[in-house]
Amino acid sequence: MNVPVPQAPRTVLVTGSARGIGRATAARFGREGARVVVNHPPGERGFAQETAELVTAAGGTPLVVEADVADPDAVTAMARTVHDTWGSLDVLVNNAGICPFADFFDIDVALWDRVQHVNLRGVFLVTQAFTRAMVEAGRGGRVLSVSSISAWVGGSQQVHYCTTKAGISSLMKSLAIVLGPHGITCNAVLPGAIATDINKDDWTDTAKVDYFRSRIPVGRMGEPADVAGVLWLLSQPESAYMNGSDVLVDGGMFVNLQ
Ligand SMILES: NC(=O)C1=CN([C@@H]2O[C@H](COP(=O)(O)OP(=O)(O)OC[C@H]3O[C@@H](n4cnc5c(N)ncnc54)[C@H](OP(=O)(O)O)[C@@H]3O)[C@@H](O)[C@H]2O)C=CC1
Ligand SMILES: C[C@H](O)[C@@H]1OC(=O)[C@H](O)[C@@H]1O
Repeated sequence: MNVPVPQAPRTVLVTGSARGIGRATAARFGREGARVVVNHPPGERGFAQETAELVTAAGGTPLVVEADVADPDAVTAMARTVHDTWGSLDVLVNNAGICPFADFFDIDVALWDRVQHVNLRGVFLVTQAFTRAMVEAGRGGRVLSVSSISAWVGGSQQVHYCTTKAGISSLMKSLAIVLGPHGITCNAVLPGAIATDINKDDWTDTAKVDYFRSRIPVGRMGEPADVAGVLWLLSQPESAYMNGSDVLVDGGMFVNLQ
């Protein structure tokens, strides 16, 4: 089936877009005049409002919607709000995620479950809630989920986190099969070391930061815009034949063994 070229303005949802990569991605889609749903968890409206202002300044139209992606009822309510306001999505960016660094033996069930529910169940819930309407609309579209280099490697304090990132990549491969016939492609983006709040505490370890930087051939840590740009590229009509792919965005960190 020929994937229809989305007609502007496109409608885009970026989960977890109050800060970091999600904020940069929301602003990047704003630059093309998109209608951008700025999602934030309960209690973060200030940061989300700042993102909305960036989307507007870039030329887009924001809609701020509070929802904990791990909460099925909140996700259902967010879908209702978005569909009532703008109809079905053209692009879904599953970005929301947490990485509370913890030693393996310090990870209790509550922490394991929270990381699984936000990072992996959240992608499942949001994708199911929004692609149902995308299929019915018949316009095709994009599902782009932010996995991680951590899907391919481990982390001594990321035992709970890495498994969710590998799960996201796997989820996109199965959904590529389910949704491909409807012109909706599903791909995972795998950032490396990107300077955001998720790393703020961890990167106080200057030796770790120096090690990371030494592994990155382009000689710098990543910025949120480095990921936002790739997410925008993967949303374009020219990416229509990418389906079920893992797209590494790490400056060469993963391949640099020696
Ligand atoms: N930075 C990096 O080095 C890398 C990041 N990633 C992934 O990129 C994605 C974005 O992370 P990044 O921008 O770095 O981190 P940030 O912590 O800066 O941003 C994450 C955003 O997700 C939001 N969020 C957290 N939990 C929920 C939830 N339950 N429901 C809705 N939103 C939520 C946060 O909200 P709040 O403002 O309330 O905290 C925050 O705005 C994550 O999936 C992460 O795993 C992958 C590889 C590398
Ligand atoms: C949070 C980590 O520092 C960051 O995020 C990832 O997914 C990679 O594991 C990076 O180390």
